[in-house]
This record gives sequence, C-alpha cells and structure tokens, in this order.
Amino acid sequence: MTIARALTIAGSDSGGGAGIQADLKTFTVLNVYGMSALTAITAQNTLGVHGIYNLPMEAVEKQIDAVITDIGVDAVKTGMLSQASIIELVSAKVKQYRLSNLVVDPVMVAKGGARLLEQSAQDALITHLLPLAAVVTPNIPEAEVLTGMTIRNVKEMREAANRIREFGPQTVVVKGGHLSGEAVDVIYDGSTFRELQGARVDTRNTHGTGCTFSAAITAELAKGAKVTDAIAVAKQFITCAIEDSLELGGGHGPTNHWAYGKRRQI
Ligand SMILES: Nc1ncnc2c1ncn2[C@@H]1O[C@H](COP(=O)(O)OP(=O)(O)OP(=O)(O)O)[C@@H](O)[C@H]1O
Ligand SMILES: Cc1ncc(CO)c(N)n1
Repeated sequence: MTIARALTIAGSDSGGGAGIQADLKTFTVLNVYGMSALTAITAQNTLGVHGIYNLPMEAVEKQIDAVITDIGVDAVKTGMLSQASIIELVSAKVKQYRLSNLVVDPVMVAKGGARLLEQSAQDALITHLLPLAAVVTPNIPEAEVLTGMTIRNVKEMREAANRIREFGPQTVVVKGGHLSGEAVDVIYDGSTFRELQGARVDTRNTHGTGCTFSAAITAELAKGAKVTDAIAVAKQFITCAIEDSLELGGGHGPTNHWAYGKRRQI
C-alpha cells in the first residue's frame, strides 16, 4: 500500500482548532500521513491569542530537513510563518528539495486581530513564496493586503485573484468566508475562473476554517488529486466541519474535523 505523506510548516495553536493541530487532524481524516515543522508556538484558545513564541531558525530548518530526507513528502502546506526570515528559509527549502505540490495559506492575522505575520514580512511572502506555490488561499483581508484593493463582492474577488496570480502561483483561491451572503470561493488558474458555492452556516464556531480548508487541499494533492478536484473536496470538507462545528470554549469554537469522514460512512 502506498502511503500519501503531507507536511505542514506552520504555528501551533494550543487550543487545537487552527494551525498545526487543525492540519494534522485534517490529514488524518483524509487518510494522509501527516508531519509538521513548527515555526512558532501560540498560547491560544477560542477567545484569542495570548502569547506568540517564535522558534529559532535552526529549529525550523532541522525539522524540515529531518522529515524530508528520511520520510519524504508528497505535498506541503504553509500556514503561520511569522517572520520574513522564516519565509526565506521555507522558500529555499522548497527549491532545494524541488517540492512541487506546495499550498500556501498566507496567514496574516488571527480572527481576534492578533498578528501572525509581521507586517514587514508581507513583501517576502510575495517575492519569495508565492512564485513557488501550486495553490495560494488568501481570505478577503489577506487578498486586500496582497493587492491593495478593497474587496466587497465576487467581481472584486475575481479581480484580486487575477492580480495575485501575477505574483506567480499556479492557482489562486480567494476565500469568501469574510463576505456576507453565500460562502463563495473564487478560483483562478490563469485561464478559467470558477466559483465554489457553499451555503453560509450561521455559527460563531469558525476558528481555524482557513487552516482546515488549505490542509484538505494539501491532503488531496498528496494523494495525487488534480488541483480543481482537491479544492472541491476541501470545500466539502470545510462545509461539513462548519455545519457540525463544536461548542467548545467561550469564544469562536473550532470546526469539526471528524464531520466529513463520518458523513461519508453513512
Ligand atoms: N459561516 C460559514 N459558512 C460556510 N462556509 C464558511 C463560513 N465561513 C467560512 N466558510 C468557508 O470556509 C473556508 C475558509 O474561509 P475563511 O474566509 O473563513 O478563511 P480564513 O479567514 O482564512 O479562516 P481562519 O483565519 O479562521 O483560519 C472557505 O471555503 C469559506 O467559504
Ligand atoms: C497557529 C495559528 N495559525 C493560523 C491561525 C489562523 O486561523 C491561527 N489562529 N493560529
């Protein structure tokens, strides 16, 4: 049996709903062997981020080298990268190991407003990492930062996807979670625009939706899926996870990483 392998390079969320924890849960439910290289540790729960502790560059580099040189990877995702120096390191590793199935979730700010990427690192993301990405998955505020646009509707999401693609990623997914109305995501691969429609679920338990969505894309790519199919599965995965989200903690609760797998068994 071949075992699909995925690596997440991201921050730890002690609350378990976002970051590395969301990624590994998603990989597991999608039958992919998950590995992690931590960039930072956050003290975090459903109420917010209470502390951020960046790991030394050497620690990030050694984790990536250790898993790739021994176990190997079929797909990689990045989440919270925190600083320009880590973005440069990760970009160098992607080139060194010729990692082609790279999903970049350009995490910048947590839902409660805490910065997970230093402002000075935004340029590094555009210059070094986006050109290497097979898929990049900005939410609306991230797409606004990357383009300098204001995004209020699907037409402007398309325009943003077009501009972000000029930075070099093969496929751009602008996620519509932050707009009102339907939860529509816009996909652009340089030739065709697609829209993935999803009913908006009325819940405050949306902590880690973006991490989970990009992890599901990564897992499907690791198994050999085509990019459009991987994104379609990820949309189903996150919709199930939000519909059955978990009432935990006193703030924005986590999504339900089991939900997609359970429904497929029924
Ligand atoms: N209330 C909702 N109902 C249904 N789908 C949603 C809802 N909120 C977000 N989504 C979907 O979840 C996915 C993630 O989008 P979102 O814009 O929330 O990401 P994000 O802001 O990066 O998340 P986070 O920063 O919490 O990790 C997208 O497919 C989006 O359409
Ligand atoms: C560690 C971490 N990564 C990403 C996000 C974005 O949801 C978060 N809240 N925490």
